[in-house]
Amino acid sequence: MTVTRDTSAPAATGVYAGRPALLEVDGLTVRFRLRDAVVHAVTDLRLTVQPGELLAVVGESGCGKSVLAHALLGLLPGNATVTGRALLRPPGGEPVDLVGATERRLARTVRGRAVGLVPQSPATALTPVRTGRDLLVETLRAHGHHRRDAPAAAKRVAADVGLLPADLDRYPHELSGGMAQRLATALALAPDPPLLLADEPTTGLDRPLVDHTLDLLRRRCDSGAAVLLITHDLAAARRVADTVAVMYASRIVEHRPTEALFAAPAHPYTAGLLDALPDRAFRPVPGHPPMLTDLPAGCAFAPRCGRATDVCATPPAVGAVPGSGRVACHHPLSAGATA
Ligand SMILES: Nc1ncnc2c1ncn2[C@@H]1O[C@H](COP(=O)(O)OP(=O)(O)OP(=O)(O)O)[C@@H](O)[C@H]1O
Ligand code: NI
Repeated sequence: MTVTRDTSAPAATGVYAGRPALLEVDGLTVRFRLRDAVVHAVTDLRLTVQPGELLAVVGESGCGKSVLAHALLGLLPGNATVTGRALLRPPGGEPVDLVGATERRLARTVRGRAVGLVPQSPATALTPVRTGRDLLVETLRAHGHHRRDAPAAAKRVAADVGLLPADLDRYPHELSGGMAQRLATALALAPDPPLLLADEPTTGLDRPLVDHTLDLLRRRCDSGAAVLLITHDLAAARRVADTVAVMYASRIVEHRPTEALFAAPAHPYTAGLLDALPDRAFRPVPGHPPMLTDLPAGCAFAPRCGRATDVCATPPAVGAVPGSGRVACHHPLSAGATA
């Protein structure tokens, strides 16, 4: 298909057109210094999230999804270098560049307030010496709930994620993986953050609870909040996301409205991910992703790509898919075609 050079807003078209973005990420890049190598974890990332939008970030293990979330919250370890910009416009508050902000500002106004995080491994993130109820009540009180109302509010938030009142009396080590996951989601949702980063929030849940959690996130968006949902589950993304960003080897390679992406993927990697679904060809993407310490100069997917030619040894520009988002590929698929 014809792809034109695009420097305008990404997939946010249609209902989102013209509204100021809640989050505007531009050129976000994360490098980790190791003793004898540099990990290219996130590269030149651009995306926007509008109020009310559910953006799913998908891609194979190790492509940089969690590092992206941690970079936005200033949670990366000391060997990380973060560059670029991530402008957050919290409703009723001052805009803040999450990359340039001081630790004090992030701690006081961003983490847990303007931006909630459901961490990928909740069991290790939960304070071991407090029951679920203590943790929830403390979180609610820290965010303005009165001592008298907090216990009832804690029960409500717990019920929202499918926890029983009795579950709240357990300590984190007494919770199953799925229960810890739901408690972490309840803790992130309790302060009602305008933006939620949910990193694999359905891990360890059985199918009905997966759908319950996804629908809960969807409803948050329908009432005006925004969610960045990190998932390897494409069916989940399809069920609830407005837009999908596909990451490959630290970059977003395709960013489109959900319907359009599932109907007609533009990047051969996206087409490969869709072909791997059990209800499609059930054929895994051949080969393995490259080492992030040793990325090729051109398209990182080229060694696994059936459409690659000599030109793929040079980096592909990000182009507009007519009417529906962006793709970074020298040989994007035509609308409706499969790989
Ligand atoms: N502190 C660190 N030091 C060095 N490399 C790191 C560090 N943290 C993460 N990485 C590397 O950054 C890359 C991206 O990791 P990330 O956790 O974001 O992957 P992911 O897409 O979330 O994968 P998964 O689906 O398995 O959770 C990986 O190669 C990982 O090894
Ligand atoms: Ni991760």
